[in-house]
Amino acid sequence: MHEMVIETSGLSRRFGDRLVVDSLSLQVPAGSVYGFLGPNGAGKTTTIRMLLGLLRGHGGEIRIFGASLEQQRLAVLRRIGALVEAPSLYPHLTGAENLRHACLLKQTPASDLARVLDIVGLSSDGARQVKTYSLGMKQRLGLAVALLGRPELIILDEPTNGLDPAGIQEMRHLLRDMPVAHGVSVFLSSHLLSEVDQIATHIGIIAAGKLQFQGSPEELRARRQAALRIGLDRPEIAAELLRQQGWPAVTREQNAVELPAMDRDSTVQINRFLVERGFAVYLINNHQPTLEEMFFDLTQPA
Ligand SMILES: Nc1ncnc2c1ncn2[C@@H]1O[C@H](COP(=O)(O)OP(=O)(O)OP(=O)(O)O)[C@@H](O)[C@H]1O
Repeated sequence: MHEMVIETSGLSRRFGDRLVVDSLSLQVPAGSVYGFLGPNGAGKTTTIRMLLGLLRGHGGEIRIFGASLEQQRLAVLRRIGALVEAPSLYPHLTGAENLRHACLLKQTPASDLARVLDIVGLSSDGARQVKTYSLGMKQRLGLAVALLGRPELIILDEPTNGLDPAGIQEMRHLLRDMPVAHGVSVFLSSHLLSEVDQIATHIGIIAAGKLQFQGSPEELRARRQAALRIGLDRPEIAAELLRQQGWPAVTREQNAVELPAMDRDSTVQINRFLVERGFAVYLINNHQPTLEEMFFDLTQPA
């Protein structure tokens, strides 16, 4: 198997004169669960539609399993399963009948049906009409459809959107186990870091169409730098005064100023400076940013 299941270089897409995906270079290793993260409107769905050959790029290249998507489109797409937004299911048919229908469309033998129902934990519900399914079950049936024909890669757009916590948990476990248990690499998008952090082996973070980070969750964590956080009144004014003294202060949340981590002497000096100017300093500590804060920093315009 090729080392990378998905590689894009300089992938771009415009809508009108707006560049929605901007020179994206993704690297998705075989055997990974790749979390493709970004806030709403970042360009995730547009990227996924290009990866699935549903939308043309306006520059750059997509290679899947080492082959050019443009040149070997059908051969490549046959090896991919997809779940984009809500699955299109027939509510009046049973789960198994929906899968049988999907087998016909995908030209996959119906013998694959029991296997995929089992993987997604719906074996005992296959004979029930889909309209009686919970949202989580429908989403798992959508995943079963994506798994028909034994794809080597599944691409999922926000697969946990709208699910309740139990549904999210089930989907998480299923996707996390895919590479090892079934030999399927997973590429999934989400706008919540907390949703993919626990299952992703690799993370790509996109904002305004541009890749802001790509690497393992451990690499993302390693970027965290401790900061000196000072709780006080009038933080905007305090930050401005500190900056005038050459300290790179920024305001944080309500009633807090943040600076790069400092040694003891500098901390004492800053505290004295603020207290002498009448600020009510009620807290000084070294703050370790959470992953959520890092995600926020990487995806918000400066
Ligand atoms: N067909 C289209 N025509 C014009 N603009 C579009 C079209 N599709 C998407 N866009 C715009 O492109 C930008 C990126 O949209 P996209 O759906 O790729 O983002 P996303 O990261 O998937 O966000 P979300 O999580 O909200 O779905 C948005 O500003 C969107 O309005």
